[in-house]
Amino acid sequence: MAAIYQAVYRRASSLICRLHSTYVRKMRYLNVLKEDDSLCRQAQTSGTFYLFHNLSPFLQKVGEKYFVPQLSAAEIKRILEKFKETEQWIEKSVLIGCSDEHIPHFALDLGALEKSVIESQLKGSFTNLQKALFVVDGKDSPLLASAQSLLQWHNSHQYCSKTGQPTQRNTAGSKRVCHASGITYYPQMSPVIITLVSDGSRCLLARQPSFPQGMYSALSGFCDMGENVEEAVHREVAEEVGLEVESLWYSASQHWPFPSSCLMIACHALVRAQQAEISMNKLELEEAHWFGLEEIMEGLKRQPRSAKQNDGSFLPWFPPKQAIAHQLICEWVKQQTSQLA
Ligand SMILES: NC(=O)c1ccc[n+]([C@@H]2O[C@H](COP(=O)([O-])OP(=O)(O)OC[C@H]3O[C@@H](n4cnc5c(N)ncnc54)[C@H](O)[C@@H]3O)[C@@H](O)[C@H]2O)c1
Ligand SMILES: [Mg+2]
Repeated sequence: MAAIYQAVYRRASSLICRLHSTYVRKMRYLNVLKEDDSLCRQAQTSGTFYLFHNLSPFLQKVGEKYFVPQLSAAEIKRILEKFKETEQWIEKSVLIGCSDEHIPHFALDLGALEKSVIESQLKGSFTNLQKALFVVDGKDSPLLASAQSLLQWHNSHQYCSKTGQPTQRNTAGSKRVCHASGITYYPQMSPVIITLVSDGSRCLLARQPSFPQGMYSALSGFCDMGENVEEAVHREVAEEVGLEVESLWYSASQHWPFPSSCLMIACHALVRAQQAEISMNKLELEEAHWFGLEEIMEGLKRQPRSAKQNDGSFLPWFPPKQAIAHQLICEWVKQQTSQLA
């Protein structure tokens, strides 16, 4: 039966090849792998693997640069042999993408095996995700973030929340099913709005007590059940700084893996300059200020280390370029400078 499916799939994909762009073919291929367990199992044998250890990605350092190595199935088998483990471990991997040439990419967490043995065999180290995202090449960070989120979701959804029975995953790891209740669970993300509020000439940045010292960011908050993006922006701005948003517009979005899988929806918002007095919610924020264009441009140049002053206090600095808050701040600067020109 599987052979017939595969022949049909090959026939269909050769037709698709002639009709569609590389991107469309890639997406269609990934979609087939998610639906077809036997094809996905076969793909694991020719795929590449990103390694994790208790959700920390494996990195290699060459000179000053960090790389995220992709291992072949044969290399994974060699590691497993060292631990006298079988290649069945590979079935624990989750599908995270594929190359333009349809080489599938998987993520595999070897958390149950001794970390130092793997690190010395592969000459690298498992690195905390928060650090990894800021040292690897920009194109690798979204991949690491989504791979880790998917692995984390599987870790915490081993049981059905209705029956308490174990759930079974499909080969790609794109869903889990409880056979007792028939419920299918899909990986979840929480929508979060992040808003850069402006009064026309200044922008509002705030600090949560958990932020590193001196760092200010745009206002953020989880969407409530049933809320749309516009309502969430209005509510969060009102809740956190006591201001009423007049107008808002969407900028971009980003997957953010902290605390666990958020879809950050970034917007700009305008409040009236005559009604811009901040009334900060002390339960959520420890500081909130209006910043002028010059202060923002100075802050963008500062690194956490250069922000520290002799008396131990910190000058304001802003999230690094990997965070969507940084993009919002840069867009605001661009818009302000174009108004001045
Ligand atoms: N990438 C970026 O640029 C960037 C910048 C700022 C914040 N963030 C992320 O946005 C997230 C949310 O921002 P926030 O902390 O201001 O949110 P918030 O203002 O909604 O406050 C967080 C509180 O909301 C409650 N909450 C409601 N729904 C929740 C859910 N689904 N998951 C967890 N807590 C929930 C909890 O009590 C939590 O303590 C943060 O986790 C942070 O990592 C990302
Ligand atoms: Mg908040």
